[in-house]
Amino acid sequence: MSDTAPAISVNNLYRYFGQLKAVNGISFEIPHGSVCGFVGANGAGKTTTMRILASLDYPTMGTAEICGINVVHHPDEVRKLIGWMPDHFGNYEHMTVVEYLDFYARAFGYKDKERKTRVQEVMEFTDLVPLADRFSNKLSKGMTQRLCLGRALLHDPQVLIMDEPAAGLDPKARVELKHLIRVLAQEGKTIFISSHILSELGEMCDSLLFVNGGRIVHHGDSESLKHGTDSKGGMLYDVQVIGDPQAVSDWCVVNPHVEFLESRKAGGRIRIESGEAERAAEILARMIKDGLKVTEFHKEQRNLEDAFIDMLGRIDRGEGALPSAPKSEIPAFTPPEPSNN
Ligand SMILES: Nc1ncnc2c1ncn2[C@@H]1O[C@H](COP(=O)(O)OP(=O)(O)OP(=O)(O)O)[C@@H](O)[C@H]1O
Repeated sequence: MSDTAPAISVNNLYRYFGQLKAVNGISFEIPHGSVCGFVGANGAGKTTTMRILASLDYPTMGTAEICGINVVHHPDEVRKLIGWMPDHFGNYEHMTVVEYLDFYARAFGYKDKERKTRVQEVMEFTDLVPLADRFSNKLSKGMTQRLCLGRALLHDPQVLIMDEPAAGLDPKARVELKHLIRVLAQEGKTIFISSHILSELGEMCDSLLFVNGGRIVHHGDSESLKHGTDSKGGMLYDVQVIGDPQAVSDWCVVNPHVEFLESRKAGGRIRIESGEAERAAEILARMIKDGLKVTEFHKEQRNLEDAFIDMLGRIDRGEGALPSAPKSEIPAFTPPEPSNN
């Protein structure tokens, strides 16, 4: 394991199922101790990527590493470092919550008192103590997800990979899950989490990774996405004034570095040609100097759903920046011999 390597590192990763390009040449890194949201439409390639990271599937080409360890060459080492929370998981009949966790703690190699302590700690963290004697296949969706998280945490992994953990949860259960994820992040774990609920991901993630058609279309923090620049680097602002709103558009017509886009109730939506704060400050200062009674001047706020849809639209129109085109021929990948470590 390398101390300097990122917690997760994916380099030019491909996974084809016959002709279907489920993962089509993606690269990204996630630093230690950060929470990264993995976002994309159904079929975008999220689960496939996560399964490769969890050493459950082989890439067609490219590399994936956890803390510098190659997931294909050293799956056993990787499994010690990761906690994997799949979108669906198998359960057993006639096994209580405590028996279920005890079973997995044995599989992780915990013995005797240490095993009991570990199971108890995990049950306390995931609030499963009151459910200890309930049958594990008779739990609600929210309880089941907590059990699945508990199972993933038994060996105290550094990196958590969570595939749609909030799917099907009611608002209360989602809040509880979000709280647990926050605590785990504060403990310094690296968390890679996929979800369709963008607004929630935005709140808890340090960065967001958008995938579409097996390719990365954005990797950045959610704030920059909400205030995203347009395809030419311009920034959109909402301006409101006292008096005639037409004054904003008249002013924009005769001033450089700014363009009037559309009227709004007390002013309008403008585009400043650069995203730099100095430029915006200079425009605002000139507006005031020229006598506009500005009451509001702020970057346009978009919600993450709108930003994502907007980004996909730009890519469809050929305006978005995408990584280089996929290779037309992908060499066949031969899985390695199982490692002994
Ligand atoms: N084992 C498989 N065999 C054939 N095709 C597969 C296999 N696994 C996934 N696919 C296909 O690969 C594509 C990507 O699937 P994947 O499950 O990774 O998407 P996803 O982004 O996780 O979608 P969702 O949000 O619906 O879970 C889909 O078209 C899917 O049908």
